[in-house]
Amino acid sequence: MSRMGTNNHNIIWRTLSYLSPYKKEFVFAGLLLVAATGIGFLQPLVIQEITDKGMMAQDISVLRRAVLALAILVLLGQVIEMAQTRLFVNVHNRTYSHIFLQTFRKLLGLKKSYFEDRNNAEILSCLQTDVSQVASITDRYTVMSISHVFRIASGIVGLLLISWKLTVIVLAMVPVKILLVRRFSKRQEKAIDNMIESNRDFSQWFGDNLEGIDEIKLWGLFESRDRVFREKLDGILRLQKGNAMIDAWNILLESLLEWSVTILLYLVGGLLICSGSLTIGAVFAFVSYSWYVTGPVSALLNLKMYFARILPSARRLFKFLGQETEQDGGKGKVKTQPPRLEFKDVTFAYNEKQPILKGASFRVEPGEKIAIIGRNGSGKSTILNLLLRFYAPDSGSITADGVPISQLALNEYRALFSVVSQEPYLFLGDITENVNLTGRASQERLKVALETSGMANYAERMPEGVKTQIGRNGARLSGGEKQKLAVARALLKDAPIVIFDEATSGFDVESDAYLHDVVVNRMAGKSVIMITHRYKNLEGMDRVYRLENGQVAII
Ligand SMILES: Nc1ncnc2c1ncn2[C@@H]1O[C@H](COP(=O)(O)OP(=O)(O)OP(=O)(O)O)[C@@H](O)[C@H]1O
Repeated sequence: MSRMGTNNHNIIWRTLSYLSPYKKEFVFAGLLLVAATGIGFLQPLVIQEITDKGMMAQDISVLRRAVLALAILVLLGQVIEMAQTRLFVNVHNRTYSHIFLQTFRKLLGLKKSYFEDRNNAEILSCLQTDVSQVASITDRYTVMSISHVFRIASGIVGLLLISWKLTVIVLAMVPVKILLVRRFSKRQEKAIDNMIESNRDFSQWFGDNLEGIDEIKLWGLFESRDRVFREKLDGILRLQKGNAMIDAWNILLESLLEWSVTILLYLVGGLLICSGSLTIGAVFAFVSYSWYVTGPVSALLNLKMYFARILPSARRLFKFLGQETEQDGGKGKVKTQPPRLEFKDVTFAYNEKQPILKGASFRVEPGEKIAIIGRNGSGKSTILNLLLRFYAPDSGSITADGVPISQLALNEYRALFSVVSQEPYLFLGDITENVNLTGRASQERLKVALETSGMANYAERMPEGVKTQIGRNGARLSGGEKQKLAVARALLKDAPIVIFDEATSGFDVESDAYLHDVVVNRMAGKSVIMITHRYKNLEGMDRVYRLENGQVAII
């Protein structure tokens, strides 16, 4: 078997493994199935009874009894149908939420680098498509295809009971259908693969436009964006059409095949009636049984088509689930809070061609306040990325109280830091919700944080004070207000190490001086790492480091 084939089988097995928690449900579904198959088996026999012994023999009492039996069978069949639908909707919903939760948890644990190449629209669109495609294996259609085996078996028994000659005609369709499915499923898998890739590309492009909506307006990019939109959409629609046509051809040929069988049956059946070998009722019952075989055989073989539709999404989803997550190295704990931090001979490059740190060494003693300065692009934020374990150094060591930080439990380690970045992310909601992120801080502490950061003064002037909705990523706040809010957030967290990464670049002169005073004089016992381009902010720092040519020097 080819490697591709083996891979596909692995993916199908892995997809099917999502069904394993529902053994009880499947046993119940199996019982319903047996009942439905029994009913299905009896119906043509009852119709044969109505036709031959009721209508043809003009026996009213047989007719009445048989019609009543048929009505009961139909009713029972519908009740079973309803029970099956309920069962499968439940199984489908549980599988869907299981896969989506698994994906969401994975997403939150992924490395920062994963998010650098993708935007939100693209991530959401891909995950939604893939999760719903993979969860569709629990659709009634797929699972019930198994029932077709029963139906086919009961159908064949019924056929053989009436005429083996006609049975051969019915079964002759199977190899033809196998050939058709083999041809179409390969094409369909390729078409779906192209389609999900185009959709991914489209979502990425679409999301990028929304992120850059101000630039589109300011630079008058409507026309060019409009043109690209039409091109991309045309491409997607073309692929959708191609895919729909593959489906349509499959259905058309399948229907032609089934009708050919039925027409042949009428012809040969008619001849057998004329020769007196079969009754009219028997031929009608035979035609009904033949539908038990032809339809389900098609449905069963179409499973290959069905998996061809799921495969590209399943492949992408499993690749996503296999992405590297952040390393949570261990259970180590720091001895002191704040711990002594030390970079020793650290080298690091985002890519091999451009080393950023080349043997950087520096330390932050517990309770010390240090500043790091350096030109744009010299690697200051990179140092923080390494310290916060968003990236790992290529060589050298970063330790907290002498323990390599990679050996500390990640959540506990990050809990040591309050970080205020230059462009903090603000969640949808009001000011309070954005400062009290965990929702667990008391009102008094919240008030102090808002006042100390200077945010309280600004919030007072807003329409609903601290309950004012700030919009998407703080769109209704000024740059300085956003940063103040982020400072309040960090103060409320009250972590032993506070990091300011050009955190006050948007502050006016008075606010900056005020916050600097808070940092220098009112953060006793806390370690502070400040990255700044403002020389005024270096006053009162215990030590100032300059980052140059990938190395750190004290100045
Ligand atoms: N995720 C990344 N992938 C690849 N290269 C990166 C990445 N982040 C930063 N860089 C590159 O690394 C270098 C250092 O970036 P860094 O953000 O650490 O500089 P910085 O000193 O903080 O600059 P600034 O003062 O402008 O904020 C830059 O040349 C930048 O292009």
